Amino acid sequence: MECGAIQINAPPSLISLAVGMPNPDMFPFEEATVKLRNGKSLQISAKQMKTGLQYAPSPGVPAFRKVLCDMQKKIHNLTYEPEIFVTTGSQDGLSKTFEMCMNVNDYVLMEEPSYPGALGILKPYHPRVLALEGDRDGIKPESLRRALSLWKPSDAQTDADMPKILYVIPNGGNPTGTSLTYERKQEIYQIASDYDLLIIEDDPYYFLQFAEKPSPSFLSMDVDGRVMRFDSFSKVLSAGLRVGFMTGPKPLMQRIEYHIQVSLLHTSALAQILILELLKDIGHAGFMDHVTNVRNFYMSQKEKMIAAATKHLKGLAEWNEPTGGMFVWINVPGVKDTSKMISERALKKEVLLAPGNAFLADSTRPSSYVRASYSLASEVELDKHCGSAVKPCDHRSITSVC
Ligand SMILES: Cc1ncc(COP(=O)(O)O)c(CNc2cc3ccccc3n(O)c2=O)c1O
Repeated sequence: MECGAIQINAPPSLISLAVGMPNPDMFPFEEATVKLRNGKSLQISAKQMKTGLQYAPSPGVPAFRKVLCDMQKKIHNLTYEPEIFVTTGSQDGLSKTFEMCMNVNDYVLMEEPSYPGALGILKPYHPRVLALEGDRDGIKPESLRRALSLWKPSDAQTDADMPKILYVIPNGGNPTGTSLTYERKQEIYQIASDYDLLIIEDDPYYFLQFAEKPSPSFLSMDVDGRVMRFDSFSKVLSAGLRVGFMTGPKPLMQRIEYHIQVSLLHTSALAQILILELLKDIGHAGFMDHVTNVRNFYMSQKEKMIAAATKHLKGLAEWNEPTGGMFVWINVPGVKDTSKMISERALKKEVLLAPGNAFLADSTRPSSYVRASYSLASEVELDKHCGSAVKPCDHRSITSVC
């Protein structure tokens, strides 16, 4: 089937009396012109506006899915036509996928610390989280092997009570800022294949990898149909448009489609049309140029953040230099619970950080870490505030801060 081609066998002359769609001629919005930062303008024609304002197929606006399909094939070197659904941010696709896979008390393999948005989806299932260790190069494959050593690979072919899901943020990890090396991805993929795991590749920071050459994705190496990949336009085009897309094996995607049909019907068609018109206007090369500019911006922000941390926090705190994304994960040794330090000190100094316990599977546990995001602050603000949240208020030792 042609990439993204949607099988509609109806003749164009068909008059449908079947669907409960409103008449778009009654909508007050007719056309739109959107001014772009590059000085050009995007024209949303009356025809496109009607499409954007009308109900759309649950998997997404067909023309948009076609563009996403071509993009995915180019970026991830796919030799097949991937099944792609548009989602309302990658958060939407993640929640539907976890809801599809999880039973109460299921095991979940994931790095700890991890993204609170994923931990929040899992919470109602009371998951048995097998927390995986990571370092600046991401999850350690030996940690995954150790977690799975309670079972034999052959157990996966029985209905043994064992892990089915591996949740991974491969690039610019949230909150760690670390990225999996290609070698580790290959090793982890092989372990997932041995134990028949589904890999949930949550990759909203794919375009924010600081390495010269992006590391190939799990999707690009998937020969078993065991990768569900979640992409997002939130970090490169708009977070508020709420447009992401998921790529995965047809049998699983079919169930996700049912879920979309009975939950939100489809992601905003107008948001899809806006991004579609932009991608048609700038083309794939233009989009890649744009995401390179975005990546360079965050890399420059990272450098300012690390310079400020080195200047103010050396000896007081520890961190890995991020290899992607927009976060740095800072350990404040001797401070048992940073949530108190943040609420009692940082706020007084007008700086807000995310407490480390928010990124733990059990957030009631204290953490000596904080997550700092360097996406919004200027160089002056980073320098001004970097130390104020962590430095002791007077000559007392750091441990007396909280
Ligand atoms: C690993 C990972 N996976 C998925 C998502 C969701 O992306 P989307 O649905 O495509 O926009 C994210 C977004 N992360 C955050 C979002 C956010 C929004 C408001 C306020 C704070 C937020 N903080 O702190 C976040 O980390 C993420 O980091």
